[in-house]
Amino acid sequence: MGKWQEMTREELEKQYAPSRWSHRMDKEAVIEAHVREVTEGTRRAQATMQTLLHVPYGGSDGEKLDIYLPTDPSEAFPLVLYIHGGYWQFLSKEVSGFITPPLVTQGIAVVAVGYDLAPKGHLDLMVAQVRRSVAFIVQQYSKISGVYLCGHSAGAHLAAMVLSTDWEEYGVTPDIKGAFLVSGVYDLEPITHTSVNNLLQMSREVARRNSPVLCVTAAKPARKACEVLIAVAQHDSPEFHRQSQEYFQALRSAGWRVSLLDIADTDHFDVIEKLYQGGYILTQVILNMISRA
Ligand SMILES: N[C@@H](CC(=O)c1ccccc1NC=O)C(=O)O
Repeated sequence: MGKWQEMTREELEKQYAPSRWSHRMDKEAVIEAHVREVTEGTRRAQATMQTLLHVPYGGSDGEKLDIYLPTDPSEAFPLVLYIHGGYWQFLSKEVSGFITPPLVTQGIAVVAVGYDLAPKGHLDLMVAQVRRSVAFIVQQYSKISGVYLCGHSAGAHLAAMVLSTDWEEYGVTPDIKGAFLVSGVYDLEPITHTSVNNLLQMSREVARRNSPVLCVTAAKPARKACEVLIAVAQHDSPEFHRQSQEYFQALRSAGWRVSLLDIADTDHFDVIEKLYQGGYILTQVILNMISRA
């Protein structure tokens, strides 16, 4: 596989269309099934769980959180902040609750964060919003024993940008103990050459300053306690695999504790859908990492 700079527009378009790589279904069907799975899964989760929905973390309509509380929140508990995917233009926090059941039953709080999608949202804004949501949560809730980030696809990109935050301007330094980055993009420039950018309208400069692979900070001693898991689906495209690999190497070179996991028999969509199952390998890895910390 050549470099993205040498690909035709058509090839780039294909590399950045995750639905075209699924081995389960054709491209329309796999997206339709994904929306159905995450919607249904969220409905089921909300039917049985204690929730605080639409909690504002800022002044704009899009700046809201859905909080799923652990069953017995008597002592301090870990908190997972989930950032949904959808190429910064689809999906929402309203369909992000599907991942909560196996976590909440283990005493972990889950927060699904909303952010302004394109075209209202642009990359600088969405990155600032998710950073602010993390600052808000740790300022509001004192019973948190550690914050973990979990993001899928475009949400993994946003979670990775949270890792590179200079917290000075937020007035708080959250204790981020781990991040689970699933099928993410960490280098945005190739995307500016695809139809994904039609709504986003990122310039090369915007793409570069919002590319996690270009914003990796040296791991400070405190950060050494933070463990990063980069997961990619077996049936993600070669470009998605390259992106995960390169971000993994960049973090490792900067001294971060990071691992790369290629998840067998999954595509871009079921790699995250299956998190509603306690026995799924990725669920197990996440629960393990949280219980070890
Ligand atoms: N048009 C895209 C859709 C897509 O990438 C997507 C859809 C739902 C959830 C996540 C997605 N990808 C990245 O955020 C595709 O071809 O798959």
